Amino acid sequence: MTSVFGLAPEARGVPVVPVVVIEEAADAVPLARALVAGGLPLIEVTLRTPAALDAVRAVAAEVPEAVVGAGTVVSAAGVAEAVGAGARFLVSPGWTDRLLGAMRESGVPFLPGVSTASEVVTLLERGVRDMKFFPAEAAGGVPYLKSLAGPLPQARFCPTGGVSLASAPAYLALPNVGCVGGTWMLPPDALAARDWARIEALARGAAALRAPAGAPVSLRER
Ligand SMILES: O=C(O)C(=O)C[C@H](O)[C@H](O)COP(=O)(O)O
Repeated sequence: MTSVFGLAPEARGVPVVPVVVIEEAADAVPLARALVAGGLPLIEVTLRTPAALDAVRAVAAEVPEAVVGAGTVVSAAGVAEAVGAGARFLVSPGWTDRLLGAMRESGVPFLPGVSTASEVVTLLERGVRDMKFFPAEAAGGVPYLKSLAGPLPQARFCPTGGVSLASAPAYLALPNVGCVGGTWMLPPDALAARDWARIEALARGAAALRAPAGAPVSLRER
């Protein structure tokens, strides 16, 4: 099965997935270029705004160095729209069997969101090992993931939700963490001011975080 954490020769390991909420599709390309220049080629554009699909399309077409994916994918229709726009991976805050089926059929790597041990066990039962842990800080943070690593070492997580530059290293040091996701390198005021230089600098700080203790995030080419 294609996996976000699956190793492949062409894969690019990164410790951090920036989570983008974009209001203006025209900002997507300069924003993606700033993130790539700062060392964050994986970019998750959340399907929360009317501009999101156009943003995915623009980055897919104009920023070949970026690997653009879609976040906040909560329906089968969202899966189809995201992949149609060029999303190369899919992330959801939670999952259902219907959504999981659509993500599987999409042919691109995906991270369904979980926040409890039972959800992890259920996904493992479905043959899925790579998951987003959401909302990471609110759902128990590092101690919770550390506790899951004992009984469920086969599950691999991308903790997202409330993660910061300060808290990311503790997550990345866990054996069951392959990356962290977050918005801290995209402050709303920097986005509003189109301050791409500041975003690039913040991305550079995120990219400099130590590689995860678990296998790094990587993406098979489609
Ligand atoms: O809905 C989704 O699919 C998401 O990806 C939600 C995001 O993970 C969080 O919104 C991250 O936001 P921060 O807490 O600011 O880091």
